[in-house]
Amino acid sequence: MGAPRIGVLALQGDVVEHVRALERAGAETLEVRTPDDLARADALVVPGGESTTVIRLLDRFGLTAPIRQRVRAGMPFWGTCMGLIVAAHDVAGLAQPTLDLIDVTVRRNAFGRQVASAEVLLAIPALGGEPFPAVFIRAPWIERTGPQVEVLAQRDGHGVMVRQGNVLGTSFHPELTGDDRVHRYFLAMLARRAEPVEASPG
Ligand SMILES: NC(=O)CC[C@H](N)C(=O)O
Repeated sequence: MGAPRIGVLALQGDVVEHVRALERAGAETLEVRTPDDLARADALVVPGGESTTVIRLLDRFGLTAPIRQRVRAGMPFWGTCMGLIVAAHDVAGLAQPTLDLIDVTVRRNAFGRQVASAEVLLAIPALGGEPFPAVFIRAPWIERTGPQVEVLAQRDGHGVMVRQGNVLGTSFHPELTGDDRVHRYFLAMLARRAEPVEASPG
């Protein structure tokens, strides 16, 4: 079996930064624009960007159904900021369509608009003792989590890093710092998948 190849959705957003961080963390990468690209990927990262635009593009490029299918069958998925919004069950106060891959409700631009973007030192016990320099850019927070969802980090009392089995979401942008610990955490999720995984309900 060759090294796993991490697909990075490359329709819009900060794609290159994720590709670089994943490669620094030792992964092979692949830019995903078509269902054929997706078929060659062992995992998918959806970067930061603009969620309303990307949801429309996913439909236009025929990626909505195949992504849902692969992720529901266990393919590791990680959404950062816009990627988390796209993966959420729903968006608070908006009738915005989503892929519904993780049982959370997100609130868009919850920490304030562009001027309120910030770098915050976050405690993320799953990554070890050292705080993580988290970059928030018009970031969502997590307003509701379902019973299967694990909250891995919070900011101001709101979830900003969550995981449900094979699906990881961060409100912030680990690809914009030199700290690759979240990328490594995601790669470890893949490594563990080589073992038999428990069937997920639903
Ligand atoms: N940095 C980001 O990805 C911003 C997300 C953007 N505010 C959205 O709602 O889509």
